[in-house]
Amino acid sequence: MATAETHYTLPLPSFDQPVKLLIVVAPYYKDITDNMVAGARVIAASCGAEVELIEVPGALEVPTAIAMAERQAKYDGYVALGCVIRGETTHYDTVCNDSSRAISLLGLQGACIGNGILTVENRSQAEVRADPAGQNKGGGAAAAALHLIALSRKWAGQTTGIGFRA
Ligand SMILES: Nc1c(NC[C@H](O)[C@H](O)[C@H](O)CO)[nH]c(=O)[nH]c1=O
Ligand SMILES: CC(=O)[C@@H](O)COP(=O)(O)O
Repeated sequence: MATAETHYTLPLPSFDQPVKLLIVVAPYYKDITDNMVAGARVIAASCGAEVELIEVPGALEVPTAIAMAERQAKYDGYVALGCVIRGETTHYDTVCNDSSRAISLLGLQGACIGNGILTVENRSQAEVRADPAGQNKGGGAAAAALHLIALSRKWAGQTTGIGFRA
């Protein structure tokens, strides 16, 4: 049985320049992803980040939407949210592996992305991970994006305020 505690222990970064986050969510299981969006919004707000949200059909479309948004050069970072629950065929593996691989590749190309796409065996596993009062994976994905934005600015010579040791 999964425990409800979250695993995010890094102090959230603070910013002295505005931050604009885009949440890209695949509401394939909308009740699950709504909880993750809520968790992500709380974390974003705690760092003073402005948030926009777009929806795509499924997890496979999330990285494509992020790549399209990155070409707009409007956002500092992205929160990828979704829920993939194993079905009867191997399609689960394709959806999980291809969405996560594409997101990782976008990150290696410089996009600041927190990946909150759940890949689970059943709905109850998803529920505890999506719950903001549980494992809060949506909040964790937002925190990850914010940390990468802060790191990017730190190394680009912009100050980010406290939250990072020299
Ligand atoms: N089975 C799940 C999917 N499948 C749909 C794909 O993500 C994609 O939208 C489709 O193959 C068309 O390209 N998506 C989820 O987000 N979650 C699932 O459990
Ligand atoms: C996890 C999925 O990809 C979802 O579409 C379930 O598909 P299936 O039951 O056909 O494996």
